[in-house]
Amino acid sequence: MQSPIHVTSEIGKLKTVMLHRPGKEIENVYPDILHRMLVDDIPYLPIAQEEHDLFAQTLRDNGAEVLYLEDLLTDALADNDIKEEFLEKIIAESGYAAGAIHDGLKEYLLSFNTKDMVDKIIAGVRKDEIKTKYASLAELAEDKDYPFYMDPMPNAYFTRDQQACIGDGITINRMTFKARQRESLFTEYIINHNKRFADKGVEVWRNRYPEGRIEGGDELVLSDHVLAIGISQRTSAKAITELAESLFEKSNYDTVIAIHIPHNHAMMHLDTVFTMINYDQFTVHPAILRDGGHVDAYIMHPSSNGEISITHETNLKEILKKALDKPEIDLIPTGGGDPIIAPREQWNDGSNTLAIAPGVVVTYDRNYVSNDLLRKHGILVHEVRSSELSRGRGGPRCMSCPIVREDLK
Ligand SMILES: NC(=[NH2+])NCCC[C@H](N)C(=O)O
Repeated sequence: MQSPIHVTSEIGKLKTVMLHRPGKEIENVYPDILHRMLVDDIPYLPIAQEEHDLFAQTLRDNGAEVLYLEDLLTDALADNDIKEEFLEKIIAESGYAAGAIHDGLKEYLLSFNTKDMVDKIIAGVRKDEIKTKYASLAELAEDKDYPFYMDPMPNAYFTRDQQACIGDGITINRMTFKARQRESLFTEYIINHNKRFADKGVEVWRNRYPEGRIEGGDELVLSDHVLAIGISQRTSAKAITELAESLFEKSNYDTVIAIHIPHNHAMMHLDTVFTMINYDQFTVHPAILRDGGHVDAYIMHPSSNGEISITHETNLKEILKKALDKPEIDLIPTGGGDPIIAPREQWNDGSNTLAIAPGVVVTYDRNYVSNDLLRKHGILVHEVRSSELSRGRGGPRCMSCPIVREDLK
């Protein structure tokens, strides 16, 4: 059976992609919780939605089918038993496995139609929205001033991270911070219960339950047998090892290149500093390269005794040449490598380029130095508006989860 998921590169023509249109969750962010919510500012929702619609339209205009996470999840919950099971889990993962608050939340959420319920779960539930049957100690005394029973999920529009499609399968990710951990439960229900995916032979390379942390922003599909992955603030060596074991055992993948990057908020994922945009071209934030273009990379292969062999290599160009079998690699520095422009543009996702075909990319308009440089290197650049979307600290690659790409010729 042909899997409904097929992604064998970062650059093959984009055929199907999953997005989430930012909603009310954005308006449930206020200054005291910015840090907890992993954002640095509060986008102005109507403009963020407008910008997001233009982003989606750019993808459609270039031949991609755009699916929305919220619709896929709504369809996945069409059966009442599945919907109830999902509700139990999401309420438990929000901190209420049983008791008055759990019951109040469940009754409240069940009062919506399924689509509105999904939107509500993403938006968050404030304490003053529900009435509990009896007062619990938690309600009376815990976090009294905290306004939510269920936190908003303002990062849901970064659909890159909750999961990653690799080959004909997917990783459903155990995410690092509490602010995002519930998001991958959505993916689990979509894969198991949405008709497009359920019983269609989708391999789950790694699910969200083992301990090691991993996010899709770190998972870069370089080819039909090579995966690059960041060892980062969000992805641990443990998860990478487990994923490599699973891929080596069950898929065509025979090479995992784990690249160590700084562990900080500006560079939270590999795709904030390094993205593939053509057969032999990449954008790279100069801050991750030591003199002479060196990084710390660990190349993993299956070895004959069933173990994984690991070699440490540092020359990024040489690593990529070998992995992709190319005579040369063009590394295009974000912001032209200027000491101020590079970090400024990287901060607003100047390295976070989404390839929609080989040599064709979608980027934020605000990163005009990086965009001009891409054009000088022969790349076709579609710029999208970015005043509000960028405040969530993610760019076009973060905002999209490719489900199907054409194979490279
Ligand atoms: N793939 C990415 N770079 N995603 C960016 C996600 C940004 C989001 N605020 C977070 O911290 O999780």
